[in-house]
Amino acid sequence: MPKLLRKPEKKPLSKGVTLIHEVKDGRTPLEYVGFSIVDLDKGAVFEETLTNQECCAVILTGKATVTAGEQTFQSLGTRKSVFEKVPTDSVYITKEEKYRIKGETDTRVALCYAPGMTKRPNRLLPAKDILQEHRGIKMNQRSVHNILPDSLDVADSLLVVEVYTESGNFSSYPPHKHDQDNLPHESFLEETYYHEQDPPQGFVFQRVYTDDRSLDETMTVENEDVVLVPAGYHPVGVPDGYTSYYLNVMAGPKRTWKFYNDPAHEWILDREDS
Ligand SMILES: O=C[C@H](O)[C@@H](O)[C@H](O)CC(=O)O
Repeated sequence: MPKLLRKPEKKPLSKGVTLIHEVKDGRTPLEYVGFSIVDLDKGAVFEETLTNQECCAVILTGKATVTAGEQTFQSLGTRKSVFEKVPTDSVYITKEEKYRIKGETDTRVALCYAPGMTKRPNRLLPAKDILQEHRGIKMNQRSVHNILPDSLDVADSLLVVEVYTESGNFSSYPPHKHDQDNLPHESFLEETYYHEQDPPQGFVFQRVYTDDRSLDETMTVENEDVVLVPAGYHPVGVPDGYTSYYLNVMAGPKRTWKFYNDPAHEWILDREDS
């Protein structure tokens, strides 16, 4: 098993609460980013008290009510499948906060963690406010929902984005990296990818590699897999016939997304659309 690939598990946490992924504490080479996927049956409750981390709870599918501190955000969520391709609701939860999530329906929630340095207001990030964008040309096209971009001064460290890549296209391409704390040229951000494919028997190819090839893993990534990106370029290729979804969590010493393209492949940006 490639060391950067994590397969889904089904670990019961409590009645109606199942842990699908838990990438944090001793189970990861990452120092800034933590990531979990939790499934809630209708009526089930997941609760946690954060310590020195902030959290963005993304209602991936289904509907849920999130209570964070004194605030309650009722009936969040906009889709039964991520492949409805509509933005969803999320909640930013500050460090040292107790929060609970109750499934109003069967629900899948992504819990995105990063270092929290200051007490900030908990905040709903509603689907209606999500900045959507289309990137790329030719076979490099993808659509992006910016859930928690660096332009939104809501968090200390967290950046969260979801990306759709259609059949036969590449994303996170031309290959780029953000593994040097060298602003204004490049920022250092660790990253996780939570992948889904439609139809679900699909797979994508993801390579994670560094300039010196000291890290160079090419992975076959299946539905619900997670890929860790501690460093290096990290392009994704989607076979014909399938649609790729992934949710990215990024964090590092500075909350700025400034990537650096692999010079060997940057020329593709100079092509004319046709
Ligand atoms: O660094 C960010 C991640 O690699 C993706 O979110 C990537 O930017 C998606 C894309 O632009 O293709």
